[in-house]
Amino acid sequence: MSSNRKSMLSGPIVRNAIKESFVKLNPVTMMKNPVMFVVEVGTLVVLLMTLLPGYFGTEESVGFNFTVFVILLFTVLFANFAEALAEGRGKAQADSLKKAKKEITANKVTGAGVKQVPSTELRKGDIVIVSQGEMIPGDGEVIEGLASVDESAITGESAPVIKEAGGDFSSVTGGTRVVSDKIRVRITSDPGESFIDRMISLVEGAKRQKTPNEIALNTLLTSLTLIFMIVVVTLAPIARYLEIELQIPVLIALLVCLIPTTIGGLLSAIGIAGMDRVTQFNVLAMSGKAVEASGDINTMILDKTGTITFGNRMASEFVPVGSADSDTVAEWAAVSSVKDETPEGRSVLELMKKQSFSFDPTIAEGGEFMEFKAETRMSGIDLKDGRQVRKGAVDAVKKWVQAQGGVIPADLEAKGNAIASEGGTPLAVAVDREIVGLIYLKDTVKPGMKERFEQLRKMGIKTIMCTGDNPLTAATIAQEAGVDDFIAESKPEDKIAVIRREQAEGKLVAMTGDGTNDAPALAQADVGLAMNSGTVAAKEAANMVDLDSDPSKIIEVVAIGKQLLMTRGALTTFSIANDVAKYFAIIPAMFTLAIPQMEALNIMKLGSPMSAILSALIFNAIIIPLLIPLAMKGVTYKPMSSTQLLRRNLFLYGLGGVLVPFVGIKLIDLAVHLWI
Ligand SMILES: Nc1ncnc2c1ncn2[C@@H]1O[C@H](COP(=O)(O)OP(=O)(O)OP(=O)(O)O)[C@@H](O)[C@H]1O
Ligand SMILES: [K+]
Ligand SMILES: [Mg+2]
Repeated sequence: MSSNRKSMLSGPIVRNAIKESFVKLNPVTMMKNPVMFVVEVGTLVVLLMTLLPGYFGTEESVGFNFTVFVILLFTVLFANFAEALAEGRGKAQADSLKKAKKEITANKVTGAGVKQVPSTELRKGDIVIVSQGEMIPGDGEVIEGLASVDESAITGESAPVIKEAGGDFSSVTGGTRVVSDKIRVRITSDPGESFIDRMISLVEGAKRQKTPNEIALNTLLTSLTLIFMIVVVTLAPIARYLEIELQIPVLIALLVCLIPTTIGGLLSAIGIAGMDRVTQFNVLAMSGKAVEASGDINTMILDKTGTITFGNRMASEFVPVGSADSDTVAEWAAVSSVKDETPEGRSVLELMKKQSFSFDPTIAEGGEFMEFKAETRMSGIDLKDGRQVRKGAVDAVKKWVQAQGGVIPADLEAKGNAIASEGGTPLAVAVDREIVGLIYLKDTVKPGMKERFEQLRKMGIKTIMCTGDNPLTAATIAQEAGVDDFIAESKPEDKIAVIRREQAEGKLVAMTGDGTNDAPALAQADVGLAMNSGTVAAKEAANMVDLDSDPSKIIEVVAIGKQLLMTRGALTTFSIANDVAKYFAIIPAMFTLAIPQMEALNIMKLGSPMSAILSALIFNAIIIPLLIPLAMKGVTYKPMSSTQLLRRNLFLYGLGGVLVPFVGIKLIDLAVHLWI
């Protein structure tokens, strides 16, 4: 799917969009867009007057009326084309996803053994077995075993990922393939509700609903249209009173020029394209509302490890404390890590080998392993001879040792702080009541983070780093990365507390997460971005899923959301400013038509009243396709505060919106005047 993402506007998409422009002329569809619906009705009226000149007494102006009809028809078609083009890319993506959703045979576990059933018969709670080479028949959670899975059908990423029972990497997606080994999976979705199904309906736009912002803008545009209709309709009797005869097609042309057709024609394309930009970025947004909310974010909560830093925290040194020596630290660090599958745990054993320390692995045999938990911030083992070995966050291990009546070595704090103040994470190693030393875990801040936080600050977004790490390490990394605030020694539930606190101050909050314990916070946040590698619970709670599982992407998602809001604002300003300018071209022309002495009003020095009206109308039509690229790509985005943005947009698109039509209409008039 990633390959056809690149070819954004291929021939078939354009051809299909042209066809759709005509299909969308159906008045039932058009009515959803009141501004363009008014144009369509006007088009029909002018068509009737062209076809039945005898009936309407318009024999003299058949040629003019026909021209007006053609221009109006194209105005509607151009608007339809913009929408169809924006929808096209999603439809193409949906087609390639549907290919991944073929019917698969599943090995379902039943009371009487394993039975082969079509994947469409699987229900929530069913258990299936998937072996090497087979497709996973539905979304689910690995309940037994470990396998590497090729998820390229969904993520576009070809390197297989490891899925295993328990922990944060247990969720699997239907339509992906097991490349090695065998897993037992509990199905978590009913037919038609799977992740691929949701993806298809999202990119297809089948479930696209107008966002609250769009609805508000649409109401404004509809009100403007109504006001101008009243203005134009009352013009007729006034003119008659003044004994000026105004032709109906001229009044319709005037109306169409005055109502906000540019933004009315591009509005839905802007929304679809904004959502599409998020999808191109390999992020699935569950709704347009989520994308827009990300444009309004005030506060961003970020993890330290893996988001701000690379997260492959590696043991780089064994530091003895008290009376212990390096060999002792290395030995107990290793014993506590023999079964610790976290990157930190494995790196301890690697460092041991690299620095040629040795330990007797038989000590650990028969022991009871304590896996790492964010709640305890420790891992370790209870040996069969009764000794307990722990490693973990310094304050956690300290408390554990003190609870048994142990004494804390005098040099522990200074040595731990030395590591932390370099941005490293010290892990204390203890055997029963004695702390023997520290493991220095090194992690580095990702390059470019400082610049990105600088940009966020310019946008007026506050960043808060949350970490389970100690305050000193947290402070060092926070300083190095340039975040605004940090919370150290935070447990998973602290995240939700921060979010609530910020929201209580009226702020919109974004966060990322992947674990089951992140789920409540993801649901609480206004924008919750879950990692595709994460648990089913996290993905269901979030309103966005990152298929590449890169937590730092939240920064770009916010930028895309902002760009969407900006594009809509800019084009609305441009559109309304445009209409004001057209007013100056068309009103004088209209009255000059009836009272030639009013020629003095023709400040634009347009060729003739007829050419003035046609030029304004042509400009009004072609500005729509001319702005399609901008609507689809979004306006160039520079990080700045909302007030600065507003000022810049008013200047650029407001002033530009007034000036461009003067130049455009004048140029078109020169051409039209030659022609008629
Ligand atoms: N495998 C491990 N064994 C023992 N202790 C560990 C292990 N991994 C991490 N720790 C300790 O537990 C603390 C909390 O870890 P946790 O993963 O919850 O948060 P973190 O990775 O430090 O921060 P973040 O929230 O940014 O991911 C760590 O700072 C470290 O001191
Ligand atoms: K208009
Ligand atoms: Mg962590």
